[in-house]
Amino acid sequence: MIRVVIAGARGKMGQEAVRMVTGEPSFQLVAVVDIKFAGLMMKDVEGMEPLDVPVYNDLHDCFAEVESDVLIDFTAPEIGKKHVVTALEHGVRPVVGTTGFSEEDVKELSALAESKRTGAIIAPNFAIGAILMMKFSQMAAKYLNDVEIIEQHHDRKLDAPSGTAVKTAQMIAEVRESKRQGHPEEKEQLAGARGADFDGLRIHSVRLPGFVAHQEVIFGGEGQSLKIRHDSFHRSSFMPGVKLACETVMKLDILVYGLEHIIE
Ligand SMILES: NC(=O)C1=CN([C@@H]2O[C@H](COP(=O)(O)OP(=O)(O)OC[C@H]3O[C@@H](n4cnc5c(N)ncnc54)[C@H](OP(=O)(O)O)[C@@H]3O)[C@@H](O)[C@H]2O)C=CC1
Ligand SMILES: O=C(O)C1=N[C@H](C(=O)O)C[C@H](O)C1
Repeated sequence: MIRVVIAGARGKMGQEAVRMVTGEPSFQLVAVVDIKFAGLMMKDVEGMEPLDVPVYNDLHDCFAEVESDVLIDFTAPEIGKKHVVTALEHGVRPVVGTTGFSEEDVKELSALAESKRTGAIIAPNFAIGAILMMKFSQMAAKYLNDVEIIEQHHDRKLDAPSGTAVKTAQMIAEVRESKRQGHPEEKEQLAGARGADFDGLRIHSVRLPGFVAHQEVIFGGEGQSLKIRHDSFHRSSFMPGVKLACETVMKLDILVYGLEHIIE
Protein backbone atom coordinates (compact mmCIF):
# COMPACT_ATOMS: atom_id res chain seq x y z
CA MET A 1 0.00 0.00 0.00
CA ILE A 2 1.46 3.37 -1.04
CA ARG A 3 0.37 6.19 1.28
CA VAL A 4 -0.21 9.33 -0.78
CA VAL A 5 -0.57 13.03 0.07
CA ILE A 6 -1.90 15.36 -2.65
CA ALA A 7 -1.02 19.08 -2.71
CA GLY A 8 -3.31 21.32 -4.76
CA ALA A 9 -6.19 18.90 -4.18
CA ARG A 10 -8.91 21.45 -5.01
CA GLY A 11 -7.27 22.34 -8.34
CA LYS A 12 -8.15 20.90 -11.74
CA MET A 13 -5.32 18.34 -11.69
CA GLY A 14 -5.51 17.79 -7.93
CA GLN A 15 -9.16 16.72 -8.17
CA GLU A 16 -8.32 14.30 -10.97
CA ALA A 17 -5.43 12.92 -8.88
CA VAL A 18 -7.75 12.42 -5.88
CA ARG A 19 -10.07 10.33 -8.09
CA MET A 20 -7.14 8.29 -9.42
CA VAL A 21 -5.59 7.62 -5.98
CA THR A 22 -8.89 6.72 -4.28
CA GLY A 23 -9.80 4.40 -7.17
CA GLU A 24 -6.53 2.51 -6.99
CA PRO A 25 -6.55 -0.43 -4.50
CA SER A 26 -2.78 -0.30 -3.91
CA PHE A 27 -2.85 3.44 -3.01
CA GLN A 28 -4.19 5.08 0.12
CA LEU A 29 -4.97 8.81 0.21
CA VAL A 30 -3.78 9.80 3.70
CA ALA A 31 -4.02 13.63 3.52
CA VAL A 32 -4.40 16.58 1.17
CA VAL A 33 -2.88 20.06 1.25
CA ASP A 34 -4.76 23.22 0.43
CA ILE A 35 -3.80 26.77 1.46
CA LYS A 36 -7.34 27.90 2.22
CA PHE A 37 -8.63 25.03 4.35
CA ALA A 38 -6.97 23.38 7.33
CA GLY A 39 -8.14 21.37 10.31
CA LEU A 40 -11.09 20.04 8.32
CA MET A 41 -11.82 16.73 6.64
CA MET A 42 -12.15 16.66 2.85
CA LYS A 43 -15.87 15.89 3.16
CA ASP A 44 -16.35 19.25 4.94
CA VAL A 45 -14.69 21.33 2.19
CA GLU A 46 -16.70 22.53 -0.80
CA GLY A 47 -15.24 21.26 -4.04
CA MET A 48 -13.60 18.23 -2.43
CA GLU A 49 -14.70 14.61 -2.55
CA PRO A 50 -16.77 13.45 0.48
CA LEU A 51 -13.87 11.63 2.14
CA ASP A 52 -12.70 11.19 5.73
CA VAL A 53 -9.23 12.46 4.82
CA PRO A 54 -7.61 15.36 6.71
CA VAL A 55 -6.82 18.68 5.03
CA TYR A 56 -3.63 20.57 5.94
CA ASN A 57 -2.48 24.00 4.81
CA ASP A 58 1.14 23.30 5.66
CA LEU A 59 3.13 20.34 4.41
CA HIS A 60 5.48 20.27 7.44
CA ASP A 61 2.46 19.86 9.76
CA CYS A 62 1.02 17.23 7.46
CA PHE A 63 4.19 15.08 7.43
CA ALA A 64 4.67 15.56 11.19
CA GLU A 65 1.25 14.00 11.81
CA VAL A 66 0.61 11.64 8.91
CA GLU A 67 2.79 8.70 7.83
CA SER A 68 3.30 9.21 4.08
CA ASP A 69 5.25 7.62 1.24
CA VAL A 70 4.54 9.83 -1.78
CA LEU A 71 3.61 13.48 -2.29
CA ILE A 72 1.75 14.29 -5.53
CA ASP A 73 2.10 18.01 -6.27
CA PHE A 74 -0.05 19.95 -8.75
CA THR A 75 0.19 23.50 -7.45
CA ALA A 76 2.33 26.41 -8.71
CA PRO A 77 6.12 26.67 -9.26
CA GLU A 78 7.19 28.59 -6.13
CA ILE A 79 5.17 26.55 -3.66
CA GLY A 80 5.78 23.37 -5.66
CA LYS A 81 9.53 23.77 -5.23
CA LYS A 82 9.12 24.33 -1.47
CA HIS A 83 6.93 21.23 -1.29
CA VAL A 84 9.60 19.09 -2.98
CA VAL A 85 12.21 20.30 -0.46
CA THR A 86 9.86 19.62 2.48
CA ALA A 87 8.98 16.17 1.18
CA LEU A 88 12.61 15.16 0.64
CA GLU A 89 13.53 16.45 4.11
CA HIS A 90 10.84 14.16 5.56
CA GLY A 91 11.91 11.18 3.44
CA VAL A 92 8.69 11.40 1.41
CA ARG A 93 9.03 10.86 -2.36
CA PRO A 94 7.68 13.69 -4.52
CA VAL A 95 5.84 13.09 -7.80
CA VAL A 96 5.54 16.53 -9.32
CA GLY A 97 3.44 17.67 -12.24
CA THR A 98 3.69 21.37 -11.43
CA THR A 99 5.37 23.25 -14.27
CA GLY A 100 7.41 26.45 -14.38
CA PHE A 101 10.55 25.13 -12.66
CA SER A 102 13.79 26.52 -14.12
CA GLU A 103 16.69 24.27 -15.14
CA GLU A 104 18.46 25.58 -12.00
CA ASP A 105 15.51 24.52 -9.82
CA VAL A 106 15.64 21.00 -11.25
CA LYS A 107 19.42 20.80 -10.68
CA GLU A 108 19.06 22.04 -7.10
CA LEU A 109 16.28 19.56 -6.31
CA SER A 110 18.22 16.72 -7.97
CA ALA A 111 21.19 17.43 -5.71
CA LEU A 112 18.93 17.42 -2.65
CA ALA A 113 17.26 14.13 -3.67
CA GLU A 114 20.68 12.57 -4.22
CA SER A 115 21.98 13.78 -0.85
CA LYS A 116 18.88 12.39 0.87
CA ARG A 117 19.00 9.20 -1.23
CA THR A 118 15.28 9.69 -1.81
CA GLY A 119 13.48 9.18 -5.09
CA ALA A 120 11.63 12.00 -6.84
CA ILE A 121 9.97 12.44 -10.22
CA ILE A 122 9.30 15.77 -11.90
CA ALA A 123 7.37 15.36 -15.14
CA PRO A 124 6.20 18.37 -17.15
CA ASN A 125 3.69 16.06 -18.83
CA PHE A 126 2.28 12.73 -17.62
CA ALA A 127 0.31 11.83 -20.77
CA ILE A 128 1.87 8.94 -22.68
CA GLY A 129 0.93 10.52 -26.01
CA ALA A 130 2.75 13.72 -25.06
CA ILE A 131 5.86 11.73 -24.11
CA LEU A 132 5.75 10.03 -27.51
CA MET A 133 5.28 13.41 -29.21
CA MET A 134 8.44 14.65 -27.46
CA LYS A 135 10.41 11.52 -28.31
CA PHE A 136 9.28 11.55 -31.97
CA SER A 137 10.18 15.25 -32.16
CA GLN A 138 13.64 14.50 -30.83
CA MET A 139 14.03 11.77 -33.47
CA ALA A 140 12.91 14.11 -36.24
CA ALA A 141 15.15 16.98 -35.10
CA LYS A 142 18.19 14.85 -35.89
CA TYR A 143 17.25 15.06 -39.56
CA LEU A 144 15.20 18.27 -39.78
CA ASN A 145 17.01 21.16 -38.15
CA ASP A 146 14.30 23.84 -38.51
CA VAL A 147 11.49 23.51 -36.02
CA GLU A 148 8.90 25.62 -34.22
CA ILE A 149 6.61 24.61 -31.37
CA ILE A 150 3.03 25.78 -31.01
CA GLU A 151 1.45 24.91 -27.68
CA GLN A 152 -2.21 25.60 -26.92
CA HIS A 153 -3.75 25.62 -23.45
CA HIS A 154 -6.81 26.78 -21.50
CA ASP A 155 -6.73 30.45 -20.48
CA ARG A 156 -6.43 29.69 -16.73
CA LYS A 157 -2.84 28.56 -17.23
CA LEU A 158 -0.27 30.69 -15.35
CA ASP A 159 3.03 29.72 -17.02
CA ALA A 160 4.11 30.32 -20.59
CA PRO A 161 5.58 28.61 -22.43
CA SER A 162 4.18 25.35 -21.07
CA GLY A 163 6.47 22.93 -19.24
CA THR A 164 5.89 20.45 -22.07
CA ALA A 165 7.05 22.93 -24.71
CA VAL A 166 10.19 23.73 -22.72
CA LYS A 167 10.92 20.01 -22.19
CA THR A 168 10.36 19.35 -25.90
CA ALA A 169 12.79 22.15 -26.77
CA GLN A 170 15.34 20.77 -24.30
CA MET A 171 15.07 17.27 -25.82
CA ILE A 172 15.36 18.69 -29.34
CA ALA A 173 18.40 20.78 -28.30
CA GLU A 174 20.18 17.55 -27.25
CA VAL A 175 20.30 16.44 -30.91
CA ARG A 176 19.75 19.58 -33.02
CA GLU A 177 22.68 21.59 -34.26
CA SER A 178 22.33 25.01 -32.60
CA LYS A 179 20.80 27.44 -35.12
CA ARG A 180 19.01 30.79 -35.15
CA GLN A 181 16.02 30.21 -37.39
CA GLY A 182 14.28 32.58 -39.79
CA HIS A 183 15.77 35.37 -41.88
CA PRO A 184 18.97 36.78 -40.29
CA GLU A 185 17.56 40.29 -40.73
CA GLU A 186 13.98 39.58 -39.68
CA LYS A 187 12.37 42.24 -37.46
CA GLU A 188 9.33 41.93 -35.23
CA GLN A 189 6.86 44.69 -36.19
CA LEU A 190 4.89 43.72 -33.07
CA ALA A 191 6.88 42.53 -30.02
CA GLY A 192 6.54 38.78 -29.51
CA ALA A 193 5.41 38.04 -33.07
CA ARG A 194 8.15 35.43 -33.50
CA GLY A 195 7.50 33.77 -30.14
CA ALA A 196 9.96 32.80 -27.41
CA ASP A 197 13.53 31.94 -28.36
CA PHE A 198 15.04 28.65 -27.17
CA ASP A 199 18.45 28.10 -28.76
CA GLY A 200 17.19 29.79 -31.96
CA LEU A 201 14.05 27.65 -32.06
CA ARG A 202 10.72 29.46 -31.53
CA ILE A 203 7.94 28.54 -29.11
CA HIS A 204 4.45 30.06 -29.54
CA SER A 205 1.88 29.93 -26.71
CA VAL A 206 -1.86 30.10 -27.39
CA ARG A 207 -4.28 30.59 -24.45
CA LEU A 208 -7.99 30.14 -25.14
CA PRO A 209 -11.07 29.04 -23.19
CA GLY A 210 -12.24 25.54 -24.08
CA PHE A 211 -8.75 24.15 -24.61
CA VAL A 212 -7.10 21.62 -22.28
CA ALA A 213 -3.50 20.88 -23.42
CA HIS A 214 -2.33 20.63 -27.02
CA GLN A 215 0.99 20.90 -28.80
CA GLU A 216 2.19 20.78 -32.38
CA VAL A 217 5.86 20.51 -33.30
CA ILE A 218 6.37 21.67 -36.88
CA PHE A 219 9.48 20.82 -38.87
CA GLY A 220 10.34 22.45 -42.18
CA GLY A 221 12.78 21.17 -44.78
CA GLU A 222 13.48 21.73 -48.44
CA GLY A 223 10.08 21.25 -50.14
CA GLN A 224 8.54 19.44 -47.15
CA SER A 225 7.07 19.74 -43.67
CA LEU A 226 6.47 17.32 -40.80
CA LYS A 227 3.93 17.98 -38.03
CA ILE A 228 3.84 16.01 -34.79
CA ARG A 229 0.77 16.77 -32.69
CA HIS A 230 -0.64 15.70 -29.35
CA ASP A 231 -3.97 16.63 -27.76
CA SER A 232 -5.10 16.08 -24.19
CA PHE A 233 -8.87 16.49 -24.40
CA HIS A 234 -9.40 15.54 -20.74
CA ARG A 235 -7.19 15.65 -17.62
CA SER A 236 -7.78 11.91 -17.13
CA SER A 237 -5.15 11.56 -19.90
CA PHE A 238 -2.45 12.38 -17.33
CA MET A 239 -3.49 9.86 -14.67
CA PRO A 240 -1.94 6.59 -15.92
CA GLY A 241 1.38 8.46 -15.97
CA VAL A 242 0.86 9.81 -12.44
CA LYS A 243 0.03 6.29 -11.21
CA LEU A 244 3.13 4.84 -12.88
CA ALA A 245 5.27 7.62 -11.38
CA CYS A 246 3.92 6.93 -7.85
CA GLU A 247 4.81 3.24 -8.21
CA THR A 248 8.21 3.89 -9.78
CA VAL A 249 9.32 6.62 -7.38
CA MET A 250 9.19 4.08 -4.53
CA LYS A 251 12.08 2.23 -6.19
CA LEU A 252 14.24 5.31 -6.92
CA ASP A 253 16.91 7.04 -4.86
CA ILE A 254 17.53 9.95 -7.26
CA LEU A 255 15.41 12.59 -8.98
CA VAL A 256 14.18 11.76 -12.47
CA TYR A 257 13.14 14.69 -14.70
CA GLY A 258 10.72 13.57 -17.41
CA LEU A 259 8.47 10.53 -17.68
CA GLU A 260 10.34 9.40 -20.81
CA HIS A 261 13.07 8.07 -18.48
CA ILE A 262 10.74 5.64 -16.70
CA ILE A 263 8.61 4.42 -19.60
CA GLU A 264 10.07 1.24 -21.10
N1 LIG B 1 2.64 17.39 -15.55
C1 LIG B 1 1.45 17.30 -16.11
O1 LIG B 1 1.10 16.32 -16.78
C2 LIG B 1 0.48 18.43 -15.89
C3 LIG B 1 0.89 19.52 -15.19
N2 LIG B 1 0.03 20.55 -14.93
C4 LIG B 1 0.55 21.60 -14.08
O2 LIG B 1 0.01 21.40 -12.78
C5 LIG B 1 -0.12 22.65 -12.10
C6 LIG B 1 -1.55 22.82 -11.60
O3 LIG B 1 -2.42 22.87 -12.70
P1 LIG B 1 -4.01 22.98 -12.52
O4 LIG B 1 -4.50 21.89 -11.66
O5 LIG B 1 -4.55 23.13 -13.88
O6 LIG B 1 -4.10 24.38 -11.75
P2 LIG B 1 -5.23 24.88 -10.74
O7 LIG B 1 -5.05 26.35 -10.66
O8 LIG B 1 -6.54 24.33 -11.14
O9 LIG B 1 -4.81 24.22 -9.35
C7 LIG B 1 -3.69 24.62 -8.61
C8 LIG B 1 -3.93 24.27 -7.17
O10 LIG B 1 -2.78 24.63 -6.41
C9 LIG B 1 -3.18 25.39 -5.29
N3 LIG B 1 -2.17 26.36 -4.90
C10 LIG B 1 -1.74 27.44 -5.60
N4 LIG B 1 -0.82 28.12 -4.90
C11 LIG B 1 -0.69 27.44 -3.73
C12 LIG B 1 0.09 27.66 -2.57
N5 LIG B 1 0.89 28.72 -2.46
N6 LIG B 1 -0.01 26.75 -1.55
C13 LIG B 1 -0.82 25.68 -1.66
N7 LIG B 1 -1.61 25.45 -2.73
C14 LIG B 1 -1.53 26.32 -3.74
C15 LIG B 1 -4.45 26.09 -5.74
O11 LIG B 1 -5.21 26.50 -4.62
P3 LIG B 1 -6.24 27.74 -4.78
O12 LIG B 1 -7.23 27.32 -5.81
O13 LIG B 1 -6.78 27.88 -3.42
O14 LIG B 1 -5.40 28.91 -5.21
C16 LIG B 1 -5.12 25.00 -6.54
O15 LIG B 1 -5.83 24.12 -5.72
C17 LIG B 1 0.32 23.71 -13.12
O16 LIG B 1 1.67 24.03 -12.89
C18 LIG B 1 0.18 23.00 -14.46
O17 LIG B 1 1.01 23.51 -15.45
C19 LIG B 1 -1.24 20.53 -15.39
C20 LIG B 1 -1.70 19.48 -16.14
C21 LIG B 1 -0.87 18.33 -16.45
O1 LIG C 1 -1.44 23.73 -17.21
C1 LIG C 1 -1.80 22.73 -17.86
O2 LIG C 1 -2.98 22.49 -18.09
C2 LIG C 1 -0.78 21.79 -18.35
N1 LIG C 1 0.44 21.98 -17.97
C3 LIG C 1 1.56 21.18 -18.30
C4 LIG C 1 2.55 21.99 -19.10
O3 LIG C 1 2.79 23.16 -18.75
O4 LIG C 1 3.11 21.47 -20.06
C5 LIG C 1 1.17 19.87 -18.93
C6 LIG C 1 0.00 19.94 -19.83
O5 LIG C 1 0.39 20.59 -21.00
C7 LIG C 1 -1.18 20.64 -19.16
